[in-house]
Amino acid sequence: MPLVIILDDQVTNQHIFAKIAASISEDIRVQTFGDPEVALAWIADGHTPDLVITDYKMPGMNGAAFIKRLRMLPELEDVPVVVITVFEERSFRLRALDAGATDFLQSPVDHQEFVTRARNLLKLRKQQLMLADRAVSLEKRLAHSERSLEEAVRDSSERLGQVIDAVPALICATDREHRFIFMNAYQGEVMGVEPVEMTGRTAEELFGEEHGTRNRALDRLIFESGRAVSAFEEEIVDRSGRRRVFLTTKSPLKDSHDRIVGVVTSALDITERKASERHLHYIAHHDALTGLPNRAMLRERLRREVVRARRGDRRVALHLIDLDSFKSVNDVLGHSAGDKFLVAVARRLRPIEQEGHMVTRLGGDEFAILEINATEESSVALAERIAGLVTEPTLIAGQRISSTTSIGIAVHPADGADVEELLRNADLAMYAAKRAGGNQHRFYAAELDVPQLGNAVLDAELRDALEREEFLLHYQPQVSMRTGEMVGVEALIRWRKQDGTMVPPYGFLPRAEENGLIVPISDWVLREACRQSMLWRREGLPPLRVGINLSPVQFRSQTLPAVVARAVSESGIEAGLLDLELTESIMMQDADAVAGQLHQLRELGVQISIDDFGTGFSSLSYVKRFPVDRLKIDQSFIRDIKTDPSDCAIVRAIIHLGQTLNLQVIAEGVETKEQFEHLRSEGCDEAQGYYFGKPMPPEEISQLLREKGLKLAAGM
Ligand SMILES: Nc1nc2c(ncn2[C@@H]2O[C@H](COP(=O)(O)O[C@H]3[C@@H](O)[C@H](n4cnc5c(=O)[nH]c(N)nc54)O[C@@H]3COP(=O)(O)O)[C@@H](O)[C@H]2O)c(=O)[nH]1
Repeated sequence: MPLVIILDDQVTNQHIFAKIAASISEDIRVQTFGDPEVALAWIADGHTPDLVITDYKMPGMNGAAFIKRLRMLPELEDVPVVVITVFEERSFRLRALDAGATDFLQSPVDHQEFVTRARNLLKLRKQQLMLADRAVSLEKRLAHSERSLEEAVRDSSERLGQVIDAVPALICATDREHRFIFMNAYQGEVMGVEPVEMTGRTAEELFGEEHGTRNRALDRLIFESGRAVSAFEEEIVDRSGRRRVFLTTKSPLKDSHDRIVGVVTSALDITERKASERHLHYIAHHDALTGLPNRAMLRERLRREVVRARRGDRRVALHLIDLDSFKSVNDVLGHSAGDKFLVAVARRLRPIEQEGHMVTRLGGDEFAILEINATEESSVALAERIAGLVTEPTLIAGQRISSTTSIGIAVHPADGADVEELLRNADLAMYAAKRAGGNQHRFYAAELDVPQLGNAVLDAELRDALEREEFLLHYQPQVSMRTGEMVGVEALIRWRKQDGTMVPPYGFLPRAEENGLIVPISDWVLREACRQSMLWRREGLPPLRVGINLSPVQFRSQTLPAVVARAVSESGIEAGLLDLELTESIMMQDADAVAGQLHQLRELGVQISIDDFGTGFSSLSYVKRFPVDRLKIDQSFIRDIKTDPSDCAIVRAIIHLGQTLNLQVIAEGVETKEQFEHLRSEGCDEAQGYYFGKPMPPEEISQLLREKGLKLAAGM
């Protein structure tokens, strides 16, 4: 409700002006005063008028003085003031205006003019008040929004700080002088520093020279290029001294003018990830049983060595090692013992690694050694050392187990330009060593490189060979040490293929053992040897003992005694001339069953020899328990009998064992007169070997006997 104040010392005027003012609008409030002091006091008491209408000429205080005092009161500087006066001079009006008057009304007052001017001034006042109100509210809102903005900025940077602190990554920023300007709590915790203490210090001061120098160099790169450096892995030592792996990213820190003022570094801890990667890599590159590197790792290393060797200053030799007796160990003692044996072999070979070579297991009983900086002499020495290490017996499941080895050696660059070729050629050399009887090493040679038969093809060919009678027997003389006379022969199978190639036993017997064809093949050998023995007798030659090799598979069917009995009766051969050769592994596979069959065979009158004696499990209890006539000393002990004291001692012990148990002892692989003389002086009964004759066709045996008689060597 607008408030109008009327000030006039004349009461009549007060009434007139009040009445006119009341007619301005219905809601007008009018307050009249006769004394300016009273009016000022009332106003100062908190009554703010919207329009003041004052007489100019008043006793004690004129209109100008009143207005001046009025204007000094709070919130009264803009209230419109109309001065009613009879004066028209300019100086008077100027004084009034100077004091703060808004308008003038000439006395006597025109009613209409009074109302019109008053209404306009009240309107103006109303607008004034509205504007003032709006300004205040705007000011308030502005103040409020400024405060909110400040709070929001403060809140969000606080929250951002909390987030950065909580991120499980090292986050920090450094300035152009490489001094820290920020570091998150996580980094402080990992590195063992209080984030607030690090401000202004360098990485060298906080984390050492190495860490500092590396960071400084990278930061310099960012300042120079203006670009982030790509993520890199780095090792950082944490507060506990543990080395941890981080994936670090560095990028420029820019100010509002896009100038680079520092570097932001963030690093994610990937220690666990690296550890599991390493573990996976280990599993993929190592053999689970022995812990040795596997074929994949051998390929990798071989590839690297081949690249290095291309410079021409080094040769690398790949030794492929196959355990000759492993199949027997598995067959006879079971897979668990087989595994233990493989672990023992790996342990034996491990020391070779310390000389910079690589020892690996390729699978099954196949090991490989990569010899770095090889010479021909060093390769031979290493192959002999490997053979020696593996041959040493190991005690497994109460048995002394050992195996000879067949080792194939391929040398880079001569035998192969790349990994595949080297592996293939070492394999060929290894099979050549096996075909030649095992227990030896062979270097790769181009002539070994004939096409190999796959199993399926070989199976079919073997079946055809049986039908087409492509197998034949060669016979190797056995000589009495006492008389120097031939006392027997060993029948050794050969396969002459249709194209004329002669395949030695190691080229097909291992497969025949696997596919079961060994049974019909062995039956044929038995019948053929008996038939030949009778032929020699019919030719008038003296009776010769015929040695026949038996396979472990033949004992499984329990029909061996019957098969032998039939062969003896069908051929008419004297049973006592038949000498069945068994390996120690056969005797151990199912000792009771084998013993039973051997006793039945013994009852038929055939002789029984233990072949390759000394190489297998050499359990003396078997020698005592089974009905055995003869021990055949393995040729591996004869080869170095003149130079190797332990071979010499083993041979002497076997001969002594034979004498004690009243068994014949025959030495295999006698190649020289010295070996022959030595064995004779040790008391060995018989010998077999190239010194007396290689395995030969039956006609040559006839011819030999006809030309030379029985005497093949000098008797005692
Ligand atoms: N189950 C059957 N196994 C058989 C039969 N025929 C042979 N074989 C087994 O094959 C092995 C290899 O025989 P082979 O290649 O014939 O080698 C024999 C001889 O040639 C060789 N030998 C003989 N004397 C010497 C010598 O002075 N030096 C030298 N380096 N090698 C020589 O030894 C082999 C005879 O060994 P062994 O049988 O242990 O007496 C052969 O070992 C048989 O196991 C078969 O019909 N059935």
